[in-house]
Amino acid sequence: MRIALVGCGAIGSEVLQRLPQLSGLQGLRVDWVLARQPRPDVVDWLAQHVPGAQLLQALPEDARPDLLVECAGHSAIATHVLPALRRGIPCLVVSVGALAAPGLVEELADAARQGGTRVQLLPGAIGAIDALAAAREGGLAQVTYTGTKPAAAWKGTPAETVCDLAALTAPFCFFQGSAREAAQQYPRNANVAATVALAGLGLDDTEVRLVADPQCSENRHQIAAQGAFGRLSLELAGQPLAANPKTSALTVFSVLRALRNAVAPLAI
Ligand SMILES: NC(=O)C1=CN([C@@H]2O[C@H](COP(=O)(O)OP(=O)(O)OC[C@H]3O[C@@H](n4cnc5c(N)ncnc54)[C@H](O)[C@@H]3O)[C@@H](O)[C@H]2O)C=CC1
Ligand SMILES: O=C([O-])CC(=O)C(=O)O
Repeated sequence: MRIALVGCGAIGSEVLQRLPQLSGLQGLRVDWVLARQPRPDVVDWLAQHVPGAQLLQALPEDARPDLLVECAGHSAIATHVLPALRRGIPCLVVSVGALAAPGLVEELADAARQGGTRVQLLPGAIGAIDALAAAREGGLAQVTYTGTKPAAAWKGTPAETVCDLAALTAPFCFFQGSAREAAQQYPRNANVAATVALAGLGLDDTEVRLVADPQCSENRHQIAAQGAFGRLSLELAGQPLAANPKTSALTVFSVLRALRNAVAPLAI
């Protein structure tokens, strides 16, 4: 299986580093890494760690990867995922929050249909997406998601206009609204909100709270759902990645799991 990886930041580089742990599942290899104006240190790092991969800004016309894995950012859906789907290349997506842009869900589905392929939205930093999506089949009454991160993880986001992050002494909820608003306003911090919404009650009917906590050192995700199936309550405390404290390590493992499932004789 020949893979094109989009994005070589905190998630992409960690996936590349850990990929050899899947190599028992023969033939899984990254042949293309697509990055925006890669820094010289990224070029050197790739030459050292993944010598067989071509580092490019776009997939060449004649390239035929078996799978494209997006772990770059919201803009990569338009620049890489949609064109790949239209060419018939199946895609895995971690920047699920991008789907909060009006019309993008339909555009992705149309592109996949046109290429006769599929796009899979990965759970990333969150769990229980399988249970939520199954519960939706029976009818959901309410789904709420609360995302709590260390205050510093909200630097450079609109949270800074609501509170002084450095001065917080207790957890502070700076956002309350729909999953669509959360994902659009916090593109690097609220992909999980969109994932929970797309699996459950939808982007406009999923209630989201975003919290900055000066005392916590983990990325905490809480889901509360109820419906015909019963009740679900999940709390997940994810370790942030050293290279990007906005991102939980589980996101990397979610990509690795999807790659394993793509080639393993038994998928779970
Ligand atoms: N679903 C989930 O649970 C999560 C999803 N994410 C998503 O994953 C993305 C990447 O996260 P990190 O690796 O931590 O971020 P990062 O900032 O460390 O790395 C992103 C890399 O992708 C590159 N990039 C951005 N847009 C690109 C494009 N259009 N084409 C090619 N390269 C592009 C950047 O230059 C950077 O090198 C986040 O922006 C977020 O959208 C992040 C955490 C959790
Ligand atoms: O990695 C996380 O904990 C979640 C995250 O950033 C997101 O939802 O975008």
